[in-house]
Amino acid sequence: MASPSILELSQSVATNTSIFHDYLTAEGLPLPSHEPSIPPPPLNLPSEIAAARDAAIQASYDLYELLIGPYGILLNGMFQNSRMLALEFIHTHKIGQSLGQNNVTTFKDIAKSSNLDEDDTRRMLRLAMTNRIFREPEPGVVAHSAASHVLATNPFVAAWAGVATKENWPAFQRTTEALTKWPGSQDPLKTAFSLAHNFTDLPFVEWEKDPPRAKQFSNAMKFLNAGAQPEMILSAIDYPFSTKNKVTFIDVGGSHGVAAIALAEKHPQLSCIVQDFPNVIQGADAQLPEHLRGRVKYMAHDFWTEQVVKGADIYFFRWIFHDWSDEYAIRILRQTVPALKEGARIIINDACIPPPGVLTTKQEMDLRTVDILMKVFTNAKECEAGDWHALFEKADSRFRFLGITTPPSARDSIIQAEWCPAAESGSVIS
Ligand SMILES: C[S@@+](CC[C@H](N)C(=O)[O-])C[C@H]1O[C@@H](n2cnc3c(N)ncnc32)[C@H](O)[C@@H]1O
Repeated sequence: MASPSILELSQSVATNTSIFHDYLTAEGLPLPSHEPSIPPPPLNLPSEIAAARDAAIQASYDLYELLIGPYGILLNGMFQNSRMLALEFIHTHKIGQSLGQNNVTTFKDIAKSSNLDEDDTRRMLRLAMTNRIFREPEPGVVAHSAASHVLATNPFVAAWAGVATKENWPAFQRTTEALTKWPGSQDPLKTAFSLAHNFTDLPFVEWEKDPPRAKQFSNAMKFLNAGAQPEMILSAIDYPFSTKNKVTFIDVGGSHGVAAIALAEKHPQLSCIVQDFPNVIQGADAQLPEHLRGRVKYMAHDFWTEQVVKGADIYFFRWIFHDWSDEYAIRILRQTVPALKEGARIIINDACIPPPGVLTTKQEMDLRTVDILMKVFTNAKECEAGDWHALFEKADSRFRFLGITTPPSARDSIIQAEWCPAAESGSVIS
């Protein structure tokens, strides 16, 4: 099929943007803006409006790439890299953190308070401004944009910027070297991440020895969680909650228990235990809403060791398996097996990459970036449907694979299997 022409793409941008615009106007919501005082559109849009917005993003993205042409596409690599550099500079010097939404400062004052050269500061911030991070309302004066304001005031966004620029970015630069040195390795230590950070142990173990770094990662996860709309994904769990008086739910590697909390809010019969490293769960209890205390509990548990909570109804893993290569993901499942009662569920919340061309280029680029980030991190990957089937089959033939559900326009899927100890070999029903 021929690709759409630039005129068709521009019409798609116009049509779909109009749908999004008209919805916001009809609802009395502000139009998207770089002004820090104007709230961004809500995340929970009706599905047809979200689809129109996504179509406008995709068409404008495709149009842009046709307009800049092949040389522009190649050169873009360098220009996009410079955005990471500017973000790292701002994050390192905490620029803008004492600046209010309507206040202004100057390049001179920023440089002085951060012990930087004024000209260097001006040049770096003017680079960031081309990416809508800060703005210069008059020469020499610096004010917040919507993006710089959120970076300066939301500690979870700042933590994400720390992980992106200080943890991941240096590792990307060692990736070709790692892939050349250890082709196809499943070993989570033979990675670009260990090369870049001189790690001799797993990243999570290294961070556990360095509490501010562990905290930065768990806070970054909270930010990513906020954009991931966990309630929408979790609603795809096909489990007869309402027919049971009590359901025990173990959120393995659950961090602060975003998923457990969302599900406990929805299902009063749910009793949850969130397991993670001691440093990660420290203080999480105190942040629980009062009405969930007693129903959501935290427990230090290392998933490389045998699961200690026996006989639960559901063992849940959100964004866990994509951190590990097959060999290690199988080890996690096998450490769970001794705890499983007949009919127990393994429920995984992770991505399931469709074949090339099913998603829009922009959606596919986002997923494939995370896929490679997982390779860089621990030699792991984002799985395709067949990989999920195979994982359970290889881990233990007594798992019965129940299938994969992906809610419309969701980035993640729900992957489920059931424990059937009497089965000779697990059967696949979808
Ligand atoms: C990508 S995060 C996902 C966190 C959480 N499930 C969520 O959805 O936000 C991976 C989590 O696995 C935890 N983790 C890593 N290794 C672990 C281990 N050996 N035992 C328990 N938790 C571990 C990390 O501390 C981190 O919280």
